[in-house]
Amino acid sequence: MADENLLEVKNLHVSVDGREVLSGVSLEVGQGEIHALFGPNGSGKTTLLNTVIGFSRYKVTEGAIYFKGRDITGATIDERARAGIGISFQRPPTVRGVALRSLISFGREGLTPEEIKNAAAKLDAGEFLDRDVNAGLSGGEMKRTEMLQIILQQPELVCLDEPESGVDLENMALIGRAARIALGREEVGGDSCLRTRKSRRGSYRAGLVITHTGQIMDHIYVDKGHVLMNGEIVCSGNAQELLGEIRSHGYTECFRCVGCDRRG
Ligand SMILES: Nc1ncnc2c1ncn2[C@@H]1O[C@H](COP(=O)(O)OP(=O)(O)OP(=O)(O)O)[C@@H](O)[C@H]1O
Repeated sequence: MADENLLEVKNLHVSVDGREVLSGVSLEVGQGEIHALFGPNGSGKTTLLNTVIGFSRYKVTEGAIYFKGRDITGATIDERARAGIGISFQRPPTVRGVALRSLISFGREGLTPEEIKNAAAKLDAGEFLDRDVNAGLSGGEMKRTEMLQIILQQPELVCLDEPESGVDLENMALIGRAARIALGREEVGGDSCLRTRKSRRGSYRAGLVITHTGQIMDHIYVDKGHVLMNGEIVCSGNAQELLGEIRSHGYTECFRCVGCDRRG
């Protein structure tokens, strides 16, 4: 694997409950790069992220996943989290009996109560810290607590599954800022460095982001996009151009995309 690749997915075939959902997906994410995943409902985007994260329900029947040059295909979800992979879920589960503050503290050694409080305040999520994880939260509130967890976990690869879903327009700015912080593009208490991406490259974390609407791309610069259809990547290229083509022509004609470097 080339040194610059943080994540390399090779010819990945994945079955869920006996059904093949991914059929030969290959993808490379370099250090500090952000990649977007597009695709119609049921095309396999969440399956790809959940397989990279390491949920045992997703069976890799062929192919391999490398992270920082190491084959992690057989690694457990805990091992992958410790290695530096984190996720913000599309529909995070409710965890009764576990306060958000405890879950966050468990996720990273050495976190101080002050750090947790400050980050929660930035995301307007302080009031949720002592409630059970996701219990009774609205869709947008859940997204804020998900982003809080990933900011404090500080993974090297940040996987975001539809960060904009269920988020109102005002809160989208908050989620966008949280995504920039999680991806190392902005400090918790500092200025955005969205426009100085090259000079800060060294501190950037990599991202794999599922988006239907592309709203999150108003807040983070995405280096590359991929279109998944029926469990395969059918097109890769400039994310903004791909999104434009999808909006204009729909997924079934996305091979016409001017930015596509596979078929274009
Ligand atoms: N546990 C499961 N058992 C059976 N089928 C599953 C399971 N999980 C996912 N699938 C199927 O795998 C396919 C891909 O699902 P996935 O959630 O990865 O799609 P997606 O591209 O993320 O869709 P969406 O945009 O709607 O979130 C779907 O047809 C889904 O029904």
